[in-house]
Amino acid sequence: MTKRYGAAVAVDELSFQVRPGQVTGFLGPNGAGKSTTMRVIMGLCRPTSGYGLIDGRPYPELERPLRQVGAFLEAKAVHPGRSVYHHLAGLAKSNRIPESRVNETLALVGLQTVARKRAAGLSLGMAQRLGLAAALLGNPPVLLLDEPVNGLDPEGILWIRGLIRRLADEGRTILVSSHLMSEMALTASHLIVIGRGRLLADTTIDDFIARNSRSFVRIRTPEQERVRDVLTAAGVEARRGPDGAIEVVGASLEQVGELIGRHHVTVHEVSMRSASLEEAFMQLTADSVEYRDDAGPAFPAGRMG
Ligand SMILES: Nc1ncnc2c1ncn2[C@@H]1O[C@H](COP(=O)(O)OP(=O)(O)OP(=O)(O)O)[C@@H](O)[C@H]1O
Repeated sequence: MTKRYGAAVAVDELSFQVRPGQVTGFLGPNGAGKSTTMRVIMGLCRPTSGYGLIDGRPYPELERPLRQVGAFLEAKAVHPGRSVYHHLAGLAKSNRIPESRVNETLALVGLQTVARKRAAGLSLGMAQRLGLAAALLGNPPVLLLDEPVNGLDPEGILWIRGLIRRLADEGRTILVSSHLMSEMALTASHLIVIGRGRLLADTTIDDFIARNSRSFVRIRTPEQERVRDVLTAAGVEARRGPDGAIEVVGASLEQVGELIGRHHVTVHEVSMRSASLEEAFMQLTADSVEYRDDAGPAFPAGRMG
């Protein structure tokens, strides 16, 4: 699939497949093209070239769309004066879904108590749940969820993670987008990573973790300059961590400890750490982030000897 807006390329020859029975995380920084891809799949905008198919067919050809695919894409256009119940009942009616499904779905997303409330009076979290209810109304085997945790409180986030996993365990095909690796690590078992509309990775979460978890030695010291000089003189690569601590890659904890001891410098901490998945994701997508802080490390990595 390719989607251009004038000269700008939102989705660039992107190709991937989402399989049933697992949660596939659709990960990419802001503006990477996740929403556009989902909108094309849902027939909400036309691709410049290529296609998005659901169960082998383009969206407009689906006979009973709401029963075949449910989508949660941004805040739904809900009539503000209509009640939660009537919003769903209207959708059910126009899609020939039995009205009994409305209460079932309200129970599924925990909105029974506000069924009579007008949509305009809903909190952000409740509006999110209503959007999800609309996606689940037709009990579809395929679900596309665009940043579903956005706007939810911690309890709501836990709830939705559980719901998504349960829906996948039932054998559904689930594509969930996020710009947070940490969120994906908790829900998805497969990952599609994109940046600037291009595919960067199509892999299992386990494989992504195995390939991207790097360890380093972390040093906290009041003698930054001296420690840096000692490391550089020994040909050890060092960089500045996000909190100002020194991070050493390519040397063991023992090597670093001995170097420090030999030169009698004061340290407050020398410990082994693993880079977070979030960092691995940021590194993978670094070249595809449009406006990144390109200040680089506070001091250059030294390599001598
Ligand atoms: N209707 C449009 N007209 C012009 N450009 C658009 C339009 N919709 C999206 N874009 C551009 O396409 C690119 C991809 O946007 P998209 O919303 O798909 O990304 P995203 O990965 O979903 O990001 P976010 O997490 O910020 O929503 C962006 O550069 C965006 O500005």
